[in-house]
Amino acid sequence: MADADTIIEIRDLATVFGQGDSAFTVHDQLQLTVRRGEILALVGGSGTGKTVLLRHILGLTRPTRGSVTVLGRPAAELGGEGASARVGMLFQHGALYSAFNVLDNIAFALRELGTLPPALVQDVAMVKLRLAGLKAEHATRMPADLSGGMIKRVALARALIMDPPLLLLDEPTAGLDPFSSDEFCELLRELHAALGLTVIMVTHDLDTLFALSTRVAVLADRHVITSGTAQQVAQFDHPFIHHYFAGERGRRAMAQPPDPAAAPQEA
Ligand SMILES: Nc1ncnc2c1ncn2[C@@H]1O[C@H](COP(=O)(O)OP(=O)(O)OP(=O)(O)O)[C@@H](O)[C@H]1O
Repeated sequence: MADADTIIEIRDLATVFGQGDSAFTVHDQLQLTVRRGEILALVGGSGTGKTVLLRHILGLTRPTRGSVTVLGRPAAELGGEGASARVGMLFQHGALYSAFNVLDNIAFALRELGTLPPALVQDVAMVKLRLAGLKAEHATRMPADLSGGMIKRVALARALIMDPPLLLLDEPTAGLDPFSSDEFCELLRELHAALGLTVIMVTHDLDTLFALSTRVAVLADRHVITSGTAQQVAQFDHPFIHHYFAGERGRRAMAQPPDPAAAPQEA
């Protein structure tokens, strides 16, 4: 039963594309609950339906069967105006508008809403730009002149423009070099704590998974086969999990000591 701390509740979800002989089942009997303050990493092999699941949560697509409840309301009601006040989405490649400068990209959803005077929209966008670790002088740059790490920061500022309590991240560190990736994880961790966000991220990257997630849910065989801490999930007996956590990077990530910043502080 959902309570006030349940941010997302997915019950008996099925997603079937096509019909008849060409019907293709992506999800079947999928259950998932996400609670306030979690950073849930959604992992699974290619084509297991992670992106489709994010799209259901955003209300962009509807499942064939079952329910997706986000912040107490059916996800389908999220689409359209005001959606970005409830859920922020960071797309894999940033998806910035190439014809708009940084500040106009960040301000986009708030400006479209038309409820604030333009000068105030600019001010709010500037606050988000700083929040994402960018400088005032970056405001007038065009997307083509930004590094990969800066594009992610602009996209993050844009996702947070309306102060949504829920943030969805699709491969947040994909395409970044290890240093930029670490920096971006650190920023996400700080913002999660400072803004009290609930985060769901799709990631293939083990370092990102270990650096950020408070829980991992594994998508395989059309549903969530297990969830728990990365260490708990790694013990689950399934070919995908063996493959995912195997190898040098997996062992290195598993051997990392817990992040001291995540531990409770003594008074
Ligand atoms: N609109 C659609 N119509 C038909 N099939 C679709 C549609 N959207 C997604 N699919 C199929 O659903 C399956 C799951 O796609 P999805 O993009 O969610 O996978 P994923 O887990 O995100 O994969 P990856 O890790 O490779 O990005 C794929 O086989 C994809 O081709």
